[in-house]
Amino acid sequence: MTRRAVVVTAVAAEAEAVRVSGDWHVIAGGVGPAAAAAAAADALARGSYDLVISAGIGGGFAEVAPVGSLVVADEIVAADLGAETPDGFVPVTGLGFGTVRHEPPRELANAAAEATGAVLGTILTVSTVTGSAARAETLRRAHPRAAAEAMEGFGVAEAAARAGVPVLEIRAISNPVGPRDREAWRIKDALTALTAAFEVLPAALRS
Ligand SMILES: O=C(O)c1cccc(C(=O)CC[C@H]2O[C@@H](n3cnc4c(=O)[nH]cnc43)[C@H](O)[C@@H]2O)c1
Repeated sequence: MTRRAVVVTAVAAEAEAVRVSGDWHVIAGGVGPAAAAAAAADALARGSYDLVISAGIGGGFAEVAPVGSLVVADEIVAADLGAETPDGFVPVTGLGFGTVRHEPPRELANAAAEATGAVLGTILTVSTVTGSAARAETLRRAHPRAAAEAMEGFGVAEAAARAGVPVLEIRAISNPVGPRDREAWRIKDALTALTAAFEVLPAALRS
């Protein structure tokens, strides 16, 4: 049976790219984790779903996920939710609060990655796009399994967890994580890759 899924993208161009099968409800919820959480929570309160997917373009850690490739998250991590201290960054969990990590169901993440040819790995959620080699290296050290970064996954995952609905995140890589270089963006190619993924996902994720 086809899953009843809601797909949360950030912007309309991403929503158009994933609205290919007609099987799933697609919303463009806005950029950043707060907008994404609000949009996902709203959708989950209004409809009956058994899967939430955060989808869109993202930055790739080049050794693992080059521009044009796809990444499916086996963990969704809030990379900058915490406190800066003299000894470095401390995640909110180290301060005694909340969570910084959500884990999609393994069988769904595996099936999505296999069907789309995606790399399976950690997708970081950041509120500030990485723009330097130093920041990229800091993230690599803190998250050795990081394959990609984007700005919405953790927000969608928080809403999904609160509603008791499984979550997936899939990113098509539009740019490398690292020094800012707008010439290096390949947004059209990434949107094309996203469409190809969503042509096969509904069948691959049937329950
Ligand atoms: O101005 C810049 O240097 C810059 C570089 C990359 C992305 C942006 C955006 O404003 C796009 C944010 C939007 O797209 C997703 N996205 C795409 N690439 C990345 C990235 O490398 N790091 C984080 N997010 C990225 C993100 O999910 C937003 O929806 C600006």
